[in-house]
Amino acid sequence: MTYNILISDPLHKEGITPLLNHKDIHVDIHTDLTSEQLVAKIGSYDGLLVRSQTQVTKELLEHARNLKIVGRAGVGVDNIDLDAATERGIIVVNAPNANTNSAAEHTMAMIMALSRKIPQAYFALKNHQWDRKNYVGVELKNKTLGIIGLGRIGTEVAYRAKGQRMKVFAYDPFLSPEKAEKMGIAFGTLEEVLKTSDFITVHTPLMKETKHLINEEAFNLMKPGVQIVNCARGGIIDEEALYKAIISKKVAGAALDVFEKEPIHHHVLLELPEVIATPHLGASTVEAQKNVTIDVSEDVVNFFAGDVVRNPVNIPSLPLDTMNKLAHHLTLAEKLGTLLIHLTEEAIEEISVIFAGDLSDMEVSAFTRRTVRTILRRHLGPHVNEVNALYLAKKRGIIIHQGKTSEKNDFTNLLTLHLKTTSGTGCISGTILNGLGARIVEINGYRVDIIPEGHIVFIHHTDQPGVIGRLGSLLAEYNINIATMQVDRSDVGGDAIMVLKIDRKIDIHVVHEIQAMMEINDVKAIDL
Ligand SMILES: NC(=O)c1ccc[n+]([C@@H]2O[C@H](COP(=O)([O-])OP(=O)(O)OC[C@H]3O[C@@H](n4cnc5c(N)ncnc54)[C@H](O)[C@@H]3O)[C@@H](O)[C@H]2O)c1
Ligand SMILES: O=C(O)CC[C@@H](O)C(=O)O
Repeated sequence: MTYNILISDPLHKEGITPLLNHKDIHVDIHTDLTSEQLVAKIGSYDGLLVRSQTQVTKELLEHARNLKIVGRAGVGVDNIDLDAATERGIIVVNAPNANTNSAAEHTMAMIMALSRKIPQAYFALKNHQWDRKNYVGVELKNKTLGIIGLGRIGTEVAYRAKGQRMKVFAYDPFLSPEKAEKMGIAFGTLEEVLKTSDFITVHTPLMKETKHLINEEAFNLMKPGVQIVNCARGGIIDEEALYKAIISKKVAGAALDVFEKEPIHHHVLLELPEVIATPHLGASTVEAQKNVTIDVSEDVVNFFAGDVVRNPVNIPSLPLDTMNKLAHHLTLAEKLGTLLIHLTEEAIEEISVIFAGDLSDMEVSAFTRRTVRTILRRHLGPHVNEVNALYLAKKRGIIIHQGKTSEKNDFTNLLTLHLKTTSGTGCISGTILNGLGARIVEINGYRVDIIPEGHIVFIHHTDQPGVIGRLGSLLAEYNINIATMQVDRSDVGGDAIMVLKIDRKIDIHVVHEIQAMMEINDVKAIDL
């Protein structure tokens, strides 16, 4: 099988070596396609690698009938319609760590260039003006740098700014003040940071919540003469409000690496002498470009090899050793889900996945995804995968519960699935026995001991003498050998179940013949 990968933005040549070296991967590089040409081409690709230029829109993804993975060589995924990718089961991976230094260094370069008006003075000198009075700057020492968004880049900027003897004051609603304190960084509310800072730099992702986070109201709160830096994403700062704040002299200077619409050739902000700018160069270093490309290429290789991807954006990431530890339980979750969904035909309302015992201290959301994927596939088909399973369940109004307990019952670990449908409930439990492998240990309240593999016949019947014998004879007539049999009942003469493992796949007409036997209430043949 060959996987076709399209690279649609310029990537570092050496960085794509992991893709070029892979025998099952074919790479095409087309970095000058219009969006229409990309739409026309995308259908034949299994993977797409982009930087920030290519817009991976819903419309593009609708034409991407074979696409399984989008790799973003960088951090920001605001050029990718994540919901559309998730709905179509396309995994999105990025390279979140590889350009942090470069972006932080670029931010510091911008702060220093801004404070000393270096680009303006250079421009004047290039134009033959020896002008020393118009380019008087301010020192950074003892000035307060307000950092909005104290993630990877914000933190690196904070450390560098402290090196410049600046006071750092940060705002990040998702970071505990204790963590900031440990970093030796003062922490406050957005309002406090806006009111106190001499320089303000933003380092959040661009999302609904951060669009125009720095708007007219925010500028009104700032100190007169404040200087603004945006090396994160255009749109975090409202460009119109920034323009007004510069014209009114509230803002003394702004350094912009990013813009609301890119690329730009003319921009009203660039007409202002207070504004210095670069064309989205934060990550444009040899090191960052090589490393983001290597990271994302390796993840594409991992994905097609069936290995753990390190930087998934639309599914939670689990470390490789955790995934290895969970491997047997993931297979168990799949087998239990398959069995349960075959026993319960009606529309699903709720799925719950409960982990008990040794598993309870592990990150187990992976089981939930595997289980929900397995169950939904029966109704929705093979396009359901671990990326879109929870999304599709939610869209269909299916409630998902996930629980952990340290209660061990009789087993050191136990995985239990409950399914609530329009007409009832089903429940199944399984365990991994030390040295013996997987076992199903309970089905709908009946104790069993079944190795979850091969051909299984599940029979729900009334407990009466002779049922087992007649069933055995019927199977013998069709030369079907019973490998193992488990029987359990609620009480004498009451409801009972039989679980047979047989040596070959059973034909549907034999299932119908079993079903026709008087005492048999239900028969299901399932291949695990
Ligand atoms: N200019 C460039 O070339 C370049 C290069 C790399 C990254 N970036 C951009 O830099 C930004 C930061 O990247 P990162 O790697 O540090 O990301 P990150 O995820 O490590 O950090 C983002 C931080 O923003 C915080 N945040 C989220 N919402 C917030 C809000 N409303 N107010 C304040 N903080 C909020 C998060 O809690 C997080 O700590 C991203 O937008 C990324 O796309 C730009
Ligand atoms: O592709 C680029 O160079 C920009 C990358 C940067 O904006 C990012 O979010 O990683």
